[in-house]
Amino acid sequence: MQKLVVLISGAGSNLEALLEELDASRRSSEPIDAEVVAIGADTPCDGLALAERFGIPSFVVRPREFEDRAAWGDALLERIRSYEPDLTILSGFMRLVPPRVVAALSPALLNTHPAYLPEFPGAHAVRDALAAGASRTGASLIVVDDGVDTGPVVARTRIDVRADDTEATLHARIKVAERRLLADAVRRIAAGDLDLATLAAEPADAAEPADREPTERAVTDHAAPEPTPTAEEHPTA
Ligand SMILES: Nc1nc2c(c(=O)[nH]1)N[C@@H](CN(C=O)c1ccc(C(=O)N[C@@H](CCC(=O)O)C(=O)O)cc1)CN2
Ligand SMILES: NCC(=O)N[C@@H]1O[C@H](COP(=O)([O-])[O-])[C@@H](O)[C@H]1O
Repeated sequence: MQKLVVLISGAGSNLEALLEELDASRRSSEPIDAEVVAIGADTPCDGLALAERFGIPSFVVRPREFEDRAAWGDALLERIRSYEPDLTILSGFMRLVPPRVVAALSPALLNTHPAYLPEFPGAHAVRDALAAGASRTGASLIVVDDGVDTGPVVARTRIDVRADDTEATLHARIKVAERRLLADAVRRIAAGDLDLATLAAEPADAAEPADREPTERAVTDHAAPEPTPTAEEHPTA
C-alpha cells in the first residue's frame, strides 16, 4: 500500500477528488493500492476539513513561525517524514519548498500545476495564460526540483481556452484534468508501472513522447464539463 502525504494551501478540491477516487477504487474491481496517511498545510485552510471528514491526521507548519525558509522547510520535512510516506504530493501547495526538502523527498515529490509546463510556471498560471491571450493551456504533473515548476514532467494534457473564459471557469476545467492526471499517476506508481526515479533520471532534452489518447475519466467531475484534452504522457520503464 503506497502511503501518500498531500500538502495543500487552500480549498483542497483536487485532494478531495483524489480521496474520493481512492475510496471509490477500493469498492471496485481495480483498487488503487494507495492511501492518504496525512494532510499538511502551510496555513490554516478550508481543505483541512477533509482531514476530519476522511479521518486522516493533519498538520500545519506556518512559514511565519520560523526565522527563514530553510528552517520552515526542515520543520515541514520532519512532519512529513513522521508519516513515512512513499510519495508526497503538492496539491495547491503555494509555497516553494527549500532544497533540503527536495533533496530528501524527490523524486517521490510531485506537484500538480494548472498549465502545460513549461508554459506559465509559478503561482498564477491560469491568470497568466489568460493575460497572454493563449488559445490553449493545460494541466501538468511534475516531479518537484529546486526550480519553480521546472521539474521532469510526469504527465500533462492540453486544455482549450474559450473566448468567454474567466479565470474561474478556465481553472475549473483545468482542475478536472489535473485530478485525472493525478489519479492516473498514483494508480500507475502504486502498481509499479511508473518509476519516478527512472523518469527523473531521463535527460531534460529526452524526446517528447507521442501524444496518447487520454484515459477514461479517472475521477469525479467536481466542476465544469470534461475538457477536450489531447493527453501526452511520459511513458516510463
Ligand atoms: N521547490 C519547489 N517547490 C514548489 C514547486 C516547485 O516546482 N519547486 N511548485 C510549487 C507549486 N507552484 C506552482 O505549481 C508554486 C506555488 C507558489 C509559488 C510562489 O511563488 N510562492 C511564494 C508565495 C506566494 C504567496 O504567498 O502567495 C513563495 O513561496 O514565496 C510558485 C509556484 C510548490 N512548491
Ligand atoms: N502553482 C501552484 C498552483 O497554482 N496550484 C494549483 O492550485 C489549485 C489548488 O486547487 P485546490 O486547492 O482546490 O485543490 C490547483 O489547480 C493547483 O494546480
